[in-house]
Amino acid sequence: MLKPSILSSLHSALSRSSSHLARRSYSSESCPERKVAILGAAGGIGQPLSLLMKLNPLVSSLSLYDIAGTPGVAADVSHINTRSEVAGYQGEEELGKALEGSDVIIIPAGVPRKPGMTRDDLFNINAGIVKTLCTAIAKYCPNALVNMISNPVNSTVPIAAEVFKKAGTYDEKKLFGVTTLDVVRAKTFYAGKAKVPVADVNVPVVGGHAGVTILPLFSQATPKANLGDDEIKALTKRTQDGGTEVVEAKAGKGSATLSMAYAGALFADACLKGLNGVPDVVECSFVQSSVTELPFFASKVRLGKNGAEEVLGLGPLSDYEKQGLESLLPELKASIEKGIKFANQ
Ligand SMILES: NC(=O)C1=CN([C@@H]2O[C@H](COP(=O)(O)OP(=O)(O)OC[C@H]3O[C@@H](n4cnc5c(N)ncnc54)[C@H](O)[C@@H]3O)[C@@H](O)[C@H]2O)C=CC1
Ligand SMILES: O=C([O-])CC(=O)C(=O)O
Repeated sequence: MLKPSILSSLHSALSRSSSHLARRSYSSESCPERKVAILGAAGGIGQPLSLLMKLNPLVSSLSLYDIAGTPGVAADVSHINTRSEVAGYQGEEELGKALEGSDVIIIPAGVPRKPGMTRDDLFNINAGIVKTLCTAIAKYCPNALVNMISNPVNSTVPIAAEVFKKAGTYDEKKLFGVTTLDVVRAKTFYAGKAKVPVADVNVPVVGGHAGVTILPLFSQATPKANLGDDEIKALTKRTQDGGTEVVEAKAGKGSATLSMAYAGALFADACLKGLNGVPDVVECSFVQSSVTELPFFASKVRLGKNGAEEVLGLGPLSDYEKQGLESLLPELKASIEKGIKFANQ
């Protein structure tokens, strides 16, 4: 059983925003009603993510959708004595109800990798799932912020954008590929190597979300540490291969679910804070971008009342990072184009 102290620190990690608002005299205006929908809520990521979003005091309504299994997850999570009302929806005929009125939609629906697979090997199944879900989003909640977790993120985000464009609902400020797990990993691995407290660490991660397209910028990591070139290379490689490390350790039983649920909950919390007008909310995300010549790219994004208010530039890069940036562009370009082509077939 979790000790009360562990539970309370978990709770407070997710509720920093509300305590922050509370200090500034919490009015109903600063903590509005917010509906969050999770699509794929009964899955490996979906279940712990549902739990973490139930702990988030910024959520007033939690909508759990999957093709199967959601009544059980919803009944279970709904007994937790926190703010949000929970409803479970199962099967495509209930998708509209699950989505209606949502402020933030989180999508961890789709198949995960097995050892030996790349994220792109998931394209054939997940592209169709994402297309169907985004078609429904365009119809039932076109103004919601969409947090795309389903892989390959480098292609599923462009697919979503094309679906929304066709429906006439596309707003580039509202579509996010969730790359937070890359940041979470980079922070953890850097703290271990640099021997600094992990809670103080910041590391931007840019590019995309697959192999070499994941580019952690350790030259900008804080607190500063005197790491050698070989150490930076090893940290970069470990961050790029973080997903594969988990896939191999799980040996056929899927990919990262618990760390991903944590990362997804952090990013959704940042989106909610932005919507609620909390200033200076900045997270890395894979978004429509003019930072490079590619139409989508992950970098730091300022979140606000309309979603991505500002896509921030890369800042100064080391020579090693400049090289990494050059070499990731062709793969990322191909993945983006594959998604666009699929959506327009
Ligand atoms: N962006 C990131 O950093 C990460 C992304 N992922 C990706 O997240 C996805 C989900 O991973 P897991 O939760 O481990 O897989 P899982 O197989 O455990 O769960 C997926 C869930 O999606 C549901 N689903 C399938 N088709 C659906 C549809 N049409 N509508 C709604 N739900 C549907 C399934 O019923 C299942 O409950 C995978 O594509 C995986 O690669 C995983 C880890 C990190
Ligand atoms: O590696 C995978 O397939 C899942 C994923 O995206 C990650 O853990 O970063």
